[in-house]
Amino acid sequence: MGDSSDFTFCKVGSPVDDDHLESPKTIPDIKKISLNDNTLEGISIQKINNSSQIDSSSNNKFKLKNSATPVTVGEPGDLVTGSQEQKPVIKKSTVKRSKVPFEKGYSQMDWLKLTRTHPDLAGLEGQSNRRLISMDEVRQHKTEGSIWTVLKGRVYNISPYMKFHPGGVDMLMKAAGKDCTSLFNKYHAWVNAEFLLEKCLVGVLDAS
Ligand code: HEM
Repeated sequence: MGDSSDFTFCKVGSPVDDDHLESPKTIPDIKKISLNDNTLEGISIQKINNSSQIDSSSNNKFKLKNSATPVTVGEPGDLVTGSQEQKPVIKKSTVKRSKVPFEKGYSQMDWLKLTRTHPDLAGLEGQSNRRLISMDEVRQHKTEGSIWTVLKGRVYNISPYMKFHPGGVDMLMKAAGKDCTSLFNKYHAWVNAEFLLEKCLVGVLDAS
């Protein structure tokens, strides 16, 4: 444990006599602090009568005092406008996204547990998952038990994931026997499918 490379523990210097500790003079009185800037943690706040103040009295939400229409900050979807130069550019997504409530036992956590315990989710039966697979072969797998899709050049058997898919079975069925990369990116480019479907990998798409 004396190893200095162990970052779990850090030295805090030699022990001091606590009775002689004074609060450092450099720490300002917090009551005297006022916000002069028009930004709060990256969110711009419009100044009203040049005297905007932040009131945190109600439910830990911040409110602008002296504002005709109080604005709360800190909840998803809140938009607080800023000065002319700092107007945020908001692009509305044109994709209709709706999450399907999962059946008991089919949450993403349940899926992760299954990927760790099931011996052969891809249905490889001993075959290598580095095999080159043609699009023709992918097209032949679109029914129960063996539903294949191509995502970013990899071929997956998504059959076991069907009931776990947060977007629903019907949505995921659109990927059956096809290359679903563009659909996937349209709905949720941020989803880490390489990780989620790691154990469902059947092979690599033969692009030739
Ligand atoms: C093939 C691999 C796919 C995987 C691993 C996957 C995974 C996921 C995950 C993890 C979510 C939750 C995202 C979130 O909470 O932000 C989700 C949601 C969703 N997915 Fe997929 N997906 C796949 C393919 C697709 C395809 C091909 C479609 C469309 C045809 C689709 C449509 C949706 C929709 C509509 C949602 C609900 C979005 C929402 O409101 O959160 N997914 N998917």
